[in-house]
Amino acid sequence: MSMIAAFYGSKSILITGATGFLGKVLMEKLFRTSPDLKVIYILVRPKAGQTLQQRVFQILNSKLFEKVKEVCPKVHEKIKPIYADLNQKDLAISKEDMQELLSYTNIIFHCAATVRFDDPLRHAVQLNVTATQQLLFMASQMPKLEAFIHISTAYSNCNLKHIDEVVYPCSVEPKKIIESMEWLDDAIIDEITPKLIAGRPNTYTYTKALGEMLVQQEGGNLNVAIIRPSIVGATWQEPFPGWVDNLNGPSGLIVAAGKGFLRSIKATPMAVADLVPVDTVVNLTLAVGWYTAVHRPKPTLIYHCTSGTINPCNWGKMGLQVLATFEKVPFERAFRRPNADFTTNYFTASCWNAVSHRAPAIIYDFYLRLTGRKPRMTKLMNRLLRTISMLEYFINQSWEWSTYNTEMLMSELSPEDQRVFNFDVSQLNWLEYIENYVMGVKKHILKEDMAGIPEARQHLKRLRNIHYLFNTALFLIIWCLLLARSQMARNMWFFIVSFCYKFISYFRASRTLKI
Ligand SMILES: CCCCCCCCCCCCCCCCCCCC(=O)SCCNC(=O)CCNC(=O)[C@H](O)C(C)(C)COP(=O)(O)OP(=O)(O)OC[C@H]1O[C@@H](n2cnc3c(N)ncnc32)[C@H](O)[C@@H]1OP(=O)(O)O
Ligand SMILES: NC(=O)C1=CN([C@@H]2O[C@H](COP(=O)(O)OP(=O)(O)OC[C@H]3O[C@@H](n4cnc5c(N)ncnc54)[C@H](OP(=O)(O)O)[C@@H]3O)[C@@H](O)[C@H]2O)C=CC1
Repeated sequence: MSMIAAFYGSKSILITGATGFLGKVLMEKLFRTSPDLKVIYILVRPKAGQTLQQRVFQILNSKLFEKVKEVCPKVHEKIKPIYADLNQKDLAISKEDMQELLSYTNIIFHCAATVRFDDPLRHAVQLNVTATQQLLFMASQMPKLEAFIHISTAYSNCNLKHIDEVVYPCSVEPKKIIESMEWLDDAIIDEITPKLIAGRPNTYTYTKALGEMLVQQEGGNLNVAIIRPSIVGATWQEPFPGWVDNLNGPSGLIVAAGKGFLRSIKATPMAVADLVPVDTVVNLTLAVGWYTAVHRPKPTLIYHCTSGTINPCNWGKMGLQVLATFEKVPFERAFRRPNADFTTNYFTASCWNAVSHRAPAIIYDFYLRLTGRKPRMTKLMNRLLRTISMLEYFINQSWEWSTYNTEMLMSELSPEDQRVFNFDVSQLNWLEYIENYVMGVKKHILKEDMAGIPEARQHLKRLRNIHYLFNTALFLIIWCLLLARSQMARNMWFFIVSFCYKFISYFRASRTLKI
């Protein structure tokens, strides 16, 4: 019997960010392995015209939860959505709800965050720092609380090359940053942001670092642990391989590459692609929750959930495998045939962007205009290139994360728990994982059916023919222009034509002689 599963069996659990990528997989695993748990409270806000109940209904009726409904048929009754907005003071939780949460919560998993790289500092601080502070304050009033698990990111200290499982201080105290956000105006915040984030590429990584500091400073009397996953990707094994439902991290690039929008990228092929499957992160999170509650380690432990030091894969290998999978399972209605040119040179990357990305978009928009339709490709391409420029920082360098605490935790688990809550990435077969990831993107994000593969192949063949035709036409046009304008080009042309003529005559003559 799994000790971890039994531990959660009698608990009331509070999850923030349960509607997000990681949160959904966390809930799924909890219900599947501990179907007797008391309740999972989730802090949710209404979104896109959907009420809380509609959002929960949609999650529970998704493919991800199919197995859960078999082992825990009363899952609808065990999940309690609580109205909350992490952007608001006191998280906008009603008094009654707050009372219930304070009275019954045993474990908190704090996953909610803004993961956008371009968020203004004020917004990123509100979500990743202030909301964390408010949640810690709530936690301090929970008599039954056994553990508070905070999800951070391995990139919170990406200004360093080697990162240990410790909290590194930022130059300004998080509480001072929170205070200053109350009186500074937006223009001044924008001005000081580059100085504050110093060495980091965006407000996301900086505010996650501030969040960690706060958890360490204010979680003093609580049982707190921090988990730092690197780049979280599709599921490896559970509940089935290849589940993914958003475009963050590599998923967006896989879509863009498979659809033929993205054909080259400024990336270092030998740099480590530190990806971790989302089910691995969830297994580690649940094991940390159990260990923190039962063993109450002091001081606060930080756990790196990374793959690079244990089972490294690099971006070059990943790109090739992604491309190989497109051959097997092409995406439908591609704009161009998939390709993956990696370059580390800024100038080459700019040339590829002009030739491979911007020019085809302009030509396609011209075609749309000619056929009376609204042009859209240039706009889409500009957005894609902007996204890529934000990801470039992460795909052109390598980091090294130590994993002593994560290894220690592994050794503390029973063989059964090591199997049920497996977070050992040394067992991961990258080629198989990437193939399943790409197929998952096709199925669960693009909602494409495998039955459409023959048609997708035909479409790619048509694109190849158009490509050859286009290149031939372009060559001929350039050649004719050259012939018209340059004596040297004309000389070369006569030389080539006469050489071919002589060659054919010689070939014919030698055949006649043989006969
Ligand atoms: C050449 C061949 C390549 C072969 C493939 C090989 C794979 C290489 C993979 C490399 C991946 C590297 C990833 C590194 C990530 C490091 C992560 C650090 C770890 C973390 O802790 S952070 C968690 C991850 N967070 C993110 O990934 C967030 C990134 N996204 C953003 O910050 C914003 O979305 C962004 C990029 C600023 C865009 O903002 P905005 O312009 O306002 O637009 P929207 O968000 O509304 O989206 C617009 C449009 O773009 C689509 N979209 C969103 N994200 C991506 C993406 N990552 N890639 C591609 N497309 C994306 C989105 O769906 C929208 O589409 P519409 O059609 O709806 O308009
Ligand atoms: N994805 C990755 O590659 C990595 C993620 N992480 C960390 O993992 C955690 C989970 O990330 P992930 O699941 O990928 O992110 P998602 O963007 O998928 O999910 C974010 C969650 O936070 C919630 N949230 C955001 N703003 C608010 C708000 N104002 N009020 C209430 N809820 C809000 C979202 O709710 P809603 O659905 O309403 O928007 C959603 O449930 C984060 O802490 C992130 O920093 C760490 C490393 C890598």
